Amino acid sequence: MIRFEHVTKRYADGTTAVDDLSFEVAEGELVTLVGPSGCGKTTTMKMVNRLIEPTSGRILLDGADIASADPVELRRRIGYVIQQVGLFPHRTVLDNTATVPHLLGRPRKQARDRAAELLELVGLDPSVYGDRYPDQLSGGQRQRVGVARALAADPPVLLMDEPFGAVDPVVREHLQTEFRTLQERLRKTVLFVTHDIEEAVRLGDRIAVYGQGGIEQFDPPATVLGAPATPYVADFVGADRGLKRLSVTPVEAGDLVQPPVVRLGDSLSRAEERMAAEDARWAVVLDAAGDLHGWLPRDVTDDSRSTAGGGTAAAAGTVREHARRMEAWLPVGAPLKQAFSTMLQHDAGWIAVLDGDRFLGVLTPARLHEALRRSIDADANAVAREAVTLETVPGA
Ligand SMILES: Nc1ncnc2c1ncn2[C@@H]1O[C@H](COP(=O)(O)OP(=O)(O)OP(=O)(O)O)[C@@H](O)[C@H]1O
Repeated sequence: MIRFEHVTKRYADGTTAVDDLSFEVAEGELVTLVGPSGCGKTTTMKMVNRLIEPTSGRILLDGADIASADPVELRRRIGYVIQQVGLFPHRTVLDNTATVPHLLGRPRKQARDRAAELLELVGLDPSVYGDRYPDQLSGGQRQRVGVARALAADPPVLLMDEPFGAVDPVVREHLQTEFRTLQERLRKTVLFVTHDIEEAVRLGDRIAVYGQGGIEQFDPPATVLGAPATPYVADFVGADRGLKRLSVTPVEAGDLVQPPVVRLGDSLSRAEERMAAEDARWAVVLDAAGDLHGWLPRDVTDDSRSTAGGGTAAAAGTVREHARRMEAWLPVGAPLKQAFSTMLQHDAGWIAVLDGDRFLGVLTPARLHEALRRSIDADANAVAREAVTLETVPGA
């Protein structure tokens, strides 16, 4: 969709901002460009909508060289979101969002209807915010208007230059999550510039890690974190990259353990048989609808035996009377980080994993650790030996 072929940009003062850059972004893919200040990310991005012209090389959009495209027509196909959103201060939020469709010749009413839809899409109720002016919004809300406005002409391509850079970390994480969800629906082709590796990891289908003037590694987040291609990348992604990996490694069905499963309405003696048969110390309890209710410890069934019978009597009552509540669950495919955080939040030694409504099994801390190891090992096997050695030698 977007293809850079040996692109170099040298500014008039001799600064080489981008040096012989070649890479490709697939249709519907979100690529984050990450790297320290001054490494050429913004220059790369602005060459795509021809705010900056390359010194040499070619950039193709859908197979056509953009150098021969009319810049105005080109920019119509490319949404652009920047940190300083650049909203018109004397126009309402709705008018700001409707500007582009209106400029494209849509009747005013239609442009405003479309703008209202887009505000809704980015989480701003148009009946509440539509008539406000930009200075009556929070920083996060202004950024949302910026995203809505960039989407207004329904461009297939979005360029985003530190769009969430000016808001506080909590709002920022919120915007990132929302944008990711939005992108899953819209499937735009996105180039997203950031200097924040966390943001790059959270959002990118692939990450381009910039060194000076060029890309040092271009891979999915899990690979960049698990197998940095060079010592520079290892250093840039940080010593805690194992922790960052939790965000990009999904819980899989194979990671789960299978404790016995009993229903609220089952008799305790039946529950005991199940646990005894599998030599388990506890069972997962589901309600009649198959939803997670909690768990049943084995010792409850021990306690409820009639001692008069010399320990041979069956446990009395039903699971319902003895089950303990535990409602921590996750959808399969959720990142390990979410699993870990759910465990902490519920102070739980395990959490249930569901596929839709179906109970799949439980994740324990030991299995979470194994899942993390599995993904690191998979990447370590894939990386060149030399890179691993360099990366693990202190001071290398
Ligand atoms: N108009 C210009 N004239 C000369 N040099 C420039 C110009 N614009 C950018 N540069 C230089 O080109 C290099 C790359 O700049 P660029 O803005 O692309 O980097 P960046 O990675 O986006 O940085 P930041 O994260 O700080 O925005 C820098 O050394 C910068 O000083």
